[in-house]
Order: sequence, then structure tokens, then C-alpha cells
Amino acid sequence: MKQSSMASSSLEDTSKTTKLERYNSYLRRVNHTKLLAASSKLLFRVTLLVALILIFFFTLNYPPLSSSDNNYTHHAPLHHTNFLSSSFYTSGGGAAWEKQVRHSATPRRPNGFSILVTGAAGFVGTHCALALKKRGDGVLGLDNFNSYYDPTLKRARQAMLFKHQVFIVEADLNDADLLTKLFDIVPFTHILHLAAQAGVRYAMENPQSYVHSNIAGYINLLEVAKNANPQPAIVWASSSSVYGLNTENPFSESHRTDQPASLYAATKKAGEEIAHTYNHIYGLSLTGLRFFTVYGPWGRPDMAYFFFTKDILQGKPINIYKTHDEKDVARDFTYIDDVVKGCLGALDTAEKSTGSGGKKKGPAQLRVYNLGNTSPVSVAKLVSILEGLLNVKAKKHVIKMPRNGDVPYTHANVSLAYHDFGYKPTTDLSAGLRKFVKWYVGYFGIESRVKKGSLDD
Ligand SMILES: O=C(O)[C@H]1O[C@H](OP(=O)(O)OP(=O)(O)OC[C@H]2O[C@@H](n3ccc(=O)[nH]c3=O)[C@H](O)[C@@H]2O)[C@H](O)[C@@H](O)[C@@H]1O
Repeated sequence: MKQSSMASSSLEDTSKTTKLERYNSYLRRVNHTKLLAASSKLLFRVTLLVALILIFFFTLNYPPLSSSDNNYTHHAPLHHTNFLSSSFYTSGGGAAWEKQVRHSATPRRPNGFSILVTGAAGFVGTHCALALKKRGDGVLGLDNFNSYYDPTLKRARQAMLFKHQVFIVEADLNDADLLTKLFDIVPFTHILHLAAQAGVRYAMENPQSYVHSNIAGYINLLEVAKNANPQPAIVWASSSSVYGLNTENPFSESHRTDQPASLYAATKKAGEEIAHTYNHIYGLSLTGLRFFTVYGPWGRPDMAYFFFTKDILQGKPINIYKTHDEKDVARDFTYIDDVVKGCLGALDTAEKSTGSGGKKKGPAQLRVYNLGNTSPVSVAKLVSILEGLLNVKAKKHVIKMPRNGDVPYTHANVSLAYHDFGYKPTTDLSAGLRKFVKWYVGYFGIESRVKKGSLDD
């Protein structure tokens, strides 16, 4: 009896223990499942958050290249957009960044140059940086990516250069610490200084921007360059606008340039005088290039040929300026490839600066050249060429040129540049605009809007 009661109590015990164990194991399973559910929920949320952050930054920085909603000019106070600007990735610091700077600036040909190209995400800057890189020079870009015109285009140019291993440091010319740091990392042999506030008419809207870039920023760059050891040779962009109200024709470097018609022209002319000073005091080798209305693929959306193309395609009216005495307004439109050859020719013939560490050791080279096409074309003719290429009739408003800094005509004599480095423009306006329009429709993904045949070579 006792035995049987013991047996039954031990059976009861065993069954209690088994139940307890089952219950515990049930609890463990429940907890485990809960834990799994909780951790997968957490994982899901973290993934979602990361995805959202990535989408946010990509939409902010890389809107689709094919967007045809090209609102080019942004004539509001300029700002320097982009999350990259505050990041270490482009504007400085860290071993990886320094490595990238050094790698980009290292030449790949014997006796190759090591060149700092300012304004590298700009129109002429991008083309020159690419040409220099392709022939084996080391090229480091600098650009502030401001919003004077849609920075999306500047970002696309940056991406193209990056594919060719040209790195652009994102910084303003006025950032002396950053510039000094770049010269500490790289002993640049040359600077191709193309960064500037461009545009003749915009100077009436935002005069300070011209002082900021074309005067203050330029001087800041020269200060850093004159202190560098070795001092680099500098080639920089002046402008045909320095001829201002000059009436002698064609424009030659010996003509007077003391009657600028716009603040833009005045700051470029000031740049030429400032070049004289830095050459005289510090022995910097300086070459100014007077560009004549440069146009072509990857061009500037604030320029007439570019926004005329957009407006004609969109059926919007365009203004064609006439002079006050009813004459055609004309420009010596110069194709980008010709200008690039001129820039490289100027770099190749630039002598070394003679100073070092801020001290002049002897006289240094000081030059100014016209880089034009030697064949002015009226704005009316430019429009008729575009009409032919686009197969669309423009809605033309012929109006008197507003008093906004424009000059009636430009016409370059380029014999000096030809003599010194063989500069010889070879592209006429029709051929150059054809190349521009081909690029334009491809870039904005609107090939179908332009009737086949009109763009064939
Ligand atoms: O050669 C230069 O130095 C200058 O060339 C261009 O200045 P600009 O010649 O005025 O070029 P656009 O703004 O493209 O104008 C081209 C022509 O179209 C005319 N135009 C412009 C705008 C418009 O609505 N209608 C019009 O007939 C202008 O008067 C000018 O004759 C650049 O914008 C400057 O940055 C550069 O320094």
C-alpha cells in the first residue's frame, strides 16, 4: 500500500516534473519566438531607415540627367549646395582624401605637369581638365558648385571627370586654409585658373558675387601661389569683354581696354592689372587668356545659344538684340575644342615662376592673349542656324539691346597666340552648333523631339 502510494506519488511527481519541464520549454519557445520577432522587426526598421536616408541623398544630389525640365539659371543669391560640401569626402581632411588628391594630381607621362584646375566643374574647366588628363598630366580640380546655374550639370561634369580619374575638391577660392593645404600635399607646377563669376548681364543683379570670385578669390589664390615653393606658373581666364567700348577692329591685345561696359568686364580687367602686380612683386609667371564667347557641348545654360535652344524647342519666344542704331549685334563665337587647344598651348609655353616662398628672384613671364574665332556672326544668324538644326521655327522678338553691359560686337585678332603657340581655330559656328545640339538632345534625352536628318554630319 505504502509502496503503491509511494509509487503513485512518485508517478505524480514525475508527471508534475514533466509538465513543469514542458511548461518551461513552452515558455522558452515563446520567448525565443518573441525575441526572433523583435529582432527581425528591428532589422526591418533599420534597413528601412538606411534605405530612406540613401534615397534622400541620391535625390538631393543626382537628379536624373535626362530631365528635360531644365530651368537653367537660378538668379537668386548664390549658395553652395550639396551634402558633400560639408563632408570630408570632397573638402578636406583624412588620409583617404589626401591620397585621392595626390593620386589625381600625379602625372602619368615623363615630365608631365601637375595642374590645379579651378572651376573644374565649369564648362571650359571640365573640357581642359579632361584634355590634360588624357595626355598624361596630373589634374586636380577645385570648384564651389555654386547655384548661378543648375548645379546638376556641374555634378554631371564632375561625374564624367571622376570616371577619368580627375578628382574635384569642393571648396571656394576664398578658402585660404584649404588652398594652402592642397599646396602642402601637391607641389603643383601649374594652375589653370578658370573659376569665376561669369556672365555679363548678371553683374547688374548680383555685383558682389563678381567681387567675391573674380577679385577676392583670385587674389586669395595668387597669395597662396606666391607663397608656394615651388611657385606654380599660372594661366587664367580673362575675357573679350575687357575691350568694352573699343571701336578698333579686329580686337588686338595692343588696343585699349580701359572702357569696360559691365562690372563683369571691369573685374576681368582688374584681374589683368592684379596679374601685373603679382608678377612684378613676387615673380609669378602669369598668362591671361581673353576668351571670346565660348560655346559647345557641356556648355553654360546662362549663355544665349544654350537658352535659345531650350526656348525654341519649348515654343517660347526669344529676344534677339539689335544695336540702338538698328545694326546686328555680333559675336566672335569660339568653339570649345579650339579654346582647349589654346589653353594647353598657353600652359605648354608658360615659363616657370621665378620666385619662391614669397620672394622674387628675377623677372618672370607676363602675357595676355586673345582666344577667339576671328569670324564674328550676328545673333540673328546664330538663331537661324539653330532653327535649321532643331527643325523648329523660333518665335523671334527683335528688340533694342537693353543697357545691361552688353557690347555690340566682338572680333578677335589671334595672331599673337598663333605666333607664340600655334593657336588656330578650326570650327565654324554651324559645325560647332551641330555638335552642341547633338550633345544637348542626348544629354536631356530628347532626341525624338528633333527630326532625324537635321543633325547628320
Ligand atoms: O566673350 C566673353 O568674354 C564673354 O562671352 C559671353 O558673354 P556674351 O558674349 O554676352 O555671350 P551670351 O550671353 O551668350 O550672348 C551672346 C550674344 O547674344 C546676345 N543676346 C543675349 C541674350 C538675349 O536674350 N538676346 C541676345 O540677343 C548678346 O547681346 C550677345 O551678343 C560669356 O557669357 C561671358 O562669360 C564671357 O566672358
